[in-house]
Amino acid sequence: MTRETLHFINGQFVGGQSGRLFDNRSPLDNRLVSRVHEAGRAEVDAAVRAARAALTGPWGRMTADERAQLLHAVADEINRRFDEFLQAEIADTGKPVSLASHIDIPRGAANFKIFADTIKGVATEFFETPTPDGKGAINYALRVPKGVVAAICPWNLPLLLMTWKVAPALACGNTVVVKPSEETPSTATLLGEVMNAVGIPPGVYNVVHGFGPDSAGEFLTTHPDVNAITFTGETRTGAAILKAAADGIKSTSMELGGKNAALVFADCDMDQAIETTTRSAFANCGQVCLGTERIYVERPIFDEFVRRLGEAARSMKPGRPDDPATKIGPLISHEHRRKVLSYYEKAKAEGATLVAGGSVPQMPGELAEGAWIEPTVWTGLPETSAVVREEIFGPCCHVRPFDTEEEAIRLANDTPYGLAAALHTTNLARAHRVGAQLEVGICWINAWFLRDLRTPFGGSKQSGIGREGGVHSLEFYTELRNVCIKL
Ligand SMILES: NC(=O)C1=CN([C@@H]2O[C@H](COP(=O)(O)OP(=O)(O)OC[C@H]3O[C@@H](n4cnc5c(N)ncnc54)[C@H](O)[C@@H]3O)[C@@H](O)[C@H]2O)C=CC1
Ligand SMILES: O=C(O)/C=C/C=C(\O)C(=O)O
Repeated sequence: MTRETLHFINGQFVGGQSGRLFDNRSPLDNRLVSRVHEAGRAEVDAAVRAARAALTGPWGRMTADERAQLLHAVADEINRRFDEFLQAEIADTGKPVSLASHIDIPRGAANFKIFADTIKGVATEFFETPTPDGKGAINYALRVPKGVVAAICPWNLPLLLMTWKVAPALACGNTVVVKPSEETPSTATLLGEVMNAVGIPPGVYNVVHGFGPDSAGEFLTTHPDVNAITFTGETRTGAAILKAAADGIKSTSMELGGKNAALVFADCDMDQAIETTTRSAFANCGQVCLGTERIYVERPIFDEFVRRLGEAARSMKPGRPDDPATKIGPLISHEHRRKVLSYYEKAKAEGATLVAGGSVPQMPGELAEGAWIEPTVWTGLPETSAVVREEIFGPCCHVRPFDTEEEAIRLANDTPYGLAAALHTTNLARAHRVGAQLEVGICWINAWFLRDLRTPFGGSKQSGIGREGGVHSLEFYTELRNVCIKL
């Protein structure tokens, strides 16, 4: 029998009043994973009401230490049910076990631990204030939760990016309503079971399923009783949500798209640069907002770099998630593959030199129905090409030579986006000098996706507003309330 994916509202798994369901299909072979209940205004309203009520229930009376203990229990329970989370994530996304078991699920648990620990160590500001009578006053600032937080989540790293929002929101004492991507509803729903098992009070964590416009996403972001919205996804969607938030004067945190550059200098460790760039361009089938889609290589090593990156791309074997030989999974959906392939067509039409890939691989048996695509490397396109300027979000990159450091910096910064960059050089002075001039939220030197969860994370320019991570998340998920006591 086909499984149904339900909403999780006020501690209970419930269907929708509208009776509308949509298909959740595996991108591996297009088989039906589950039928998902779509939330209308009534379910979103019920979820927001439950979240609002929970703020003044047992959850609202807990100390930060008590909340932290519960969040540690959530992390432990995710780890105990690791395989269920892994299978749910793989069913929705088709990503290789090697990837999901090293990144997606462990980070899902780690996100709860880091924010549980962060919240316990937060100091508050305090001022002694002179007054005319000489007795003075003291001022101190309390950090209070913002209230009901709406978390609008993407499909590329579903558990990882959802818990990156939920964990700090809960650590700070808020309640949440999560809207997972319509492509990946499973792990957010499974997390509801974990919340109940460890004793998170009903209404603190809620999940509603559906789409964006005229569906759960829009109903949630326009809901008058939502206090804050955290979003990860495409820049255009971020703009639509910002407009909705403006009407309700809601605070927002926006983690948006990127068109990230890698700069490879002739003095780099070539083996390391190839290994790292292969990951940054092709990991998760290129569906990482931090991924590299533009590579600039210093001219003396350009030919060797292109040849070796092409070999690496061709060696990325697609296949079943549990096959240890599998190096790359499918794209998230056929619709997304149509988008990525339209860029493959544009590159061809504009006369790019195809170094590797460029089309759809032949897959055996039922895998032929999946959203597979070849990792692709191009050279020879002008910087004005849509392929070089727009976020593709697929396993592809364009490589171009440069001659001077200044030119490399100019090329890297010539984009409306500003999320991440990677520099490859063994010259420490150059790494500092160039790294400081790149207009991005995060710059890796001889690395990529090396994450310390205490550091500020977010984008500049059209890649986002705000920073999350460690104490920076607390800035978004709490409000400062000043108390002034006349002595
Ligand atoms: N992390 C990132 O930077 C990501 C970027 N993308 C980019 O976005 C493109 C489109 O993928 P989508 O999943 O459609 O991304 P999206 O940005 O449209 O959707 C992300 C989330 O926002 C919701 N949403 C969409 N429109 C909304 C609205 N008006 N109000 C409230 N919620 C809304 C969606 O249902 C989903 O949960 C991809 O091809 C890729 O280029 C997609 C996912 C993640
Ligand atoms: O928080 C992280 O470590 C990863 C973030 C990745 C994204 O935000 C993304 O791919 O959208």
